Amino acid sequence: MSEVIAQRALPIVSVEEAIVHFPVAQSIFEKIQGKPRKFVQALNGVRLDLLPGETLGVVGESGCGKSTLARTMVGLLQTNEGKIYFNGKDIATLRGKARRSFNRQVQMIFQDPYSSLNPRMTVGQVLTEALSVHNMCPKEQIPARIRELMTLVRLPLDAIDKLPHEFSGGQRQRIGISRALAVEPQVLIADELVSALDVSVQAQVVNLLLDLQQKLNLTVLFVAHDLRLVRHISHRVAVMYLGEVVEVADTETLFNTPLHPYTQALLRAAPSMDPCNRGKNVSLMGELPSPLSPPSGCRFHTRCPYVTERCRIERPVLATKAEGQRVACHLAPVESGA
Ligand SMILES: Nc1ncnc2c1ncn2[C@@H]1O[C@H](COP(=O)(O)OP(=O)(O)OP(=O)(O)O)[C@@H](O)[C@H]1O
Repeated sequence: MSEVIAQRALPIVSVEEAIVHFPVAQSIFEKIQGKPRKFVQALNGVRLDLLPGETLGVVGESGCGKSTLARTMVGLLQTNEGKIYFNGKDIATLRGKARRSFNRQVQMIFQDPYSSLNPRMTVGQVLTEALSVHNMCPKEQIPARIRELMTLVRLPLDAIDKLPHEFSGGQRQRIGISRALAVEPQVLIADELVSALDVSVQAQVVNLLLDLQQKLNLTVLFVAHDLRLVRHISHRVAVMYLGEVVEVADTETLFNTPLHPYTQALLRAAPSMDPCNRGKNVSLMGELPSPLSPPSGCRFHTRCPYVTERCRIERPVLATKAEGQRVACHLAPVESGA
């Protein structure tokens, strides 16, 4: 995909200032004492576009809101504030046929397909159900379409009559992908698709996704911890910190000239990204603050080596700092080697 085309294209999914808060369970004593309910601020005004035909990687430390963003984009979670647009339409307003169409066109693939596959249904039955629910093809064409899907995800045809427990983790992930593809989606949301798999199998599944993305012109949101995989598969990458997108850029720009101090630290903390840096595992300064009471101003200011008074008070907005690179930092551009 040409980066230039992608930059000009209208987004297929647009996240506009999405805020998602989860209420924290209260103890009986807290209730009796009338203590105010606390909320985990999982997404705090996220703005992000998913462009047609691109793979957008999403990275960040555990708990920064990646899965919440993925689940919100697919409509499994509702925003407290802000909107999610699919092809220009606010998904919260979609009803009836329009909602079903959105549900079909934006598919999620889960980390653990086993838990989302009925253990008593064969692969053929799982795919028949997916094809029938959305009336994807006439009944008599279903067997041929199932064989086509098996070939597409590189599973042997005898897999059709087998049950989920008869497959390895990588094969089950392929079944999950085939089920998502059965309904001919425009968008795939892959949340930690391969993190539970062995490294050798991870590469196979990621390469399959890469091939499918190109062959079917899919738009993919790829949420992962592994920066090497994200770099391998993504056209652009968004970096999240404590419920906010702090930097988004074309993949090579982000990995070669990261501008946000958090992105810089995240990349340095992954020694295998840079052969010269191997073994020097530079960890991020300090602890990740609690999402129950995140820092004021820039949420990264408590761990940032360049912090100023302004950072403690004023929240930086995600602004264009270089071509194809948006950064939420008062001080950016900061030298990437700094
Ligand atoms: N259903 C929920 N109820 C309460 N809090 C939640 C819920 N889901 C997520 N959270 C909290 O929201 C914050 C963001 O979680 P999320 O799972 O989106 O992060 P993540 O970046 O995907 O983490 P990980 O990489 O570990 O999966 C975390 O503090 C998490 O504990």
